[in-house]
Amino acid sequence: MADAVLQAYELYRFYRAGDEETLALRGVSLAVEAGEFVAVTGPSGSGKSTLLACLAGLDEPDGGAVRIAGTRISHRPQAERASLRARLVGVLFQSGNLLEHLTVRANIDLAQRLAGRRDAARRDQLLDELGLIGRGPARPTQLSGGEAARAGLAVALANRPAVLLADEPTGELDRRTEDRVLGLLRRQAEHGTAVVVASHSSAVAAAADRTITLQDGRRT
Ligand SMILES: Nc1ncnc2c1ncn2[C@@H]1O[C@H](COP(=O)(O)OP(=O)(O)OP(=O)(O)O)[C@@H](O)[C@H]1O
Repeated sequence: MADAVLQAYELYRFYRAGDEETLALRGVSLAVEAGEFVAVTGPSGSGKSTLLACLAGLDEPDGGAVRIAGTRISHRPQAERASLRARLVGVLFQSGNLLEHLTVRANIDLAQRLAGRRDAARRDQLLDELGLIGRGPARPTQLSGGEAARAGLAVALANRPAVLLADEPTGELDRRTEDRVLGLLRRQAEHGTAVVVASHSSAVAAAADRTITLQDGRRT
C-alpha cells in the first residue's frame, strides 16, 4: 500500500477536559488507493469524526502521521495544512459546507480561489452533473436538503481532489436523495478519487468497496 493516495499511520488523538481524558483514536492506520470507496462505521463515540478531521488536516493527531498524495499533511502549521487541503482534499459534512451569504456558484468559485485556481468550466460541469444547473444563482437558504447536499458535494469536488472525505454526508437525507448522493460518490471513485465516508448508514456500507470499523478509537 506504499503508493496509496491516502495513508494514515498509527493515529492517536487525546482530548483533555480538566481531569478527564478521552482517547478518541488509539493507533489507527489506514491506506486508501486512488479509485477506492471506503466506508468508516462504528458506534457513536468510536472516533469516526475525529479520524476524518485528522485525515483532512482539520485536526492535528497527537501521534502518528497522515500523508496525502505523498505529502505529509499532519504536524504542519495550520495555514500550510489549509493550503494542502484546498488543493488535495474535498471535505463534505452533513451541513455547513456552504457559506450562507454566497450563491451556490460563488461558493464553488471561492473553493477554487482558495486553491489558487479558477475553472469556470469545471464549476459548470459539476452543476450540470449534480442536477443543479438552474440553482447556481440560489443562496443556500433557498435550497432543499437534497439540493444543499449536492451543492456541498460540488464545493468539495471543485478542485478535482485526490481524496474526498465525507462525515455523515447523507444523515439528513431521505433514502432516494441518499442513493443519489451515494451514486455520485461512487462515480467520483470510479474517476480515480479516493473516497472515505464515515456513516451509520447501512446504505453507505453497501455502496462502498470495503468497510473499516472503529470501536473505542481502534480498528476492529
Ligand atoms: N472536542 C472534543 N473534546 C473532548 N472530547 C471529544 C471532542 N471531540 C470528540 N470527543 C470525544 O472523542 C470520542 C470520539 O468522538 P467522535 O466524534 O470522533 O466519534 P464518532 O464515532 O464520530 O461519533 P458519532 O457517530 O456520534 O458522530 C468521543 O468519546 C467524544 O466524546
